[in-house]
Amino acid sequence: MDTIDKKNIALVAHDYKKKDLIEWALFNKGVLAGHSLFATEATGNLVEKELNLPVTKVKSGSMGGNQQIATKISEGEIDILIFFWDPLAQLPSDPEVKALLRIGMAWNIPVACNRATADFLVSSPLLNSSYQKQQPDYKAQGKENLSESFFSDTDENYGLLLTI
Ligand SMILES: O=C(CO)COP(=O)(O)O
Repeated sequence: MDTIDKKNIALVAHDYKKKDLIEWALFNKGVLAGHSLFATEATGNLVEKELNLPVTKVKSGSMGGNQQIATKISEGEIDILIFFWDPLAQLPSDPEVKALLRIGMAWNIPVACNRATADFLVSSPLLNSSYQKQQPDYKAQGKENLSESFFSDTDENYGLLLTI
């Protein structure tokens, strides 16, 4: 049997998206069982109960759990973030939600925010194999240098950048 490269997968869902996440997770239980699961508190409790799989839980998202997951991402402890956030609700934790998504981008981990993307993600052959992600080097490229190198080019190239 092929051995799989185990990933640390964080699962987070807003209340109106928890049903969606649990349905998705149940459908993909066989795949998820081969990996290590992390979650915010209420999401994690549901995953444990419905999937009967172990979950490392942090605090509830709105009580610091979003930041805890973000910290784990920046410490290299989370490989994949599945975050079904609610696009129809304004929440007090919106700044932390944005921060978590930003950290996922900054550390170049795969982030799925809806079921379709999560489906594509779990069906990728890369999920079970070793994958060396590119690590952004923000130290070498300070923000000013970055925007200079992007925008000191001709107007034509500047226009091109805005369209990609
Ligand atoms: O609030 C959340 C995401 O912002 C999720 O937290 P819970 O999983 O504890 O509901």
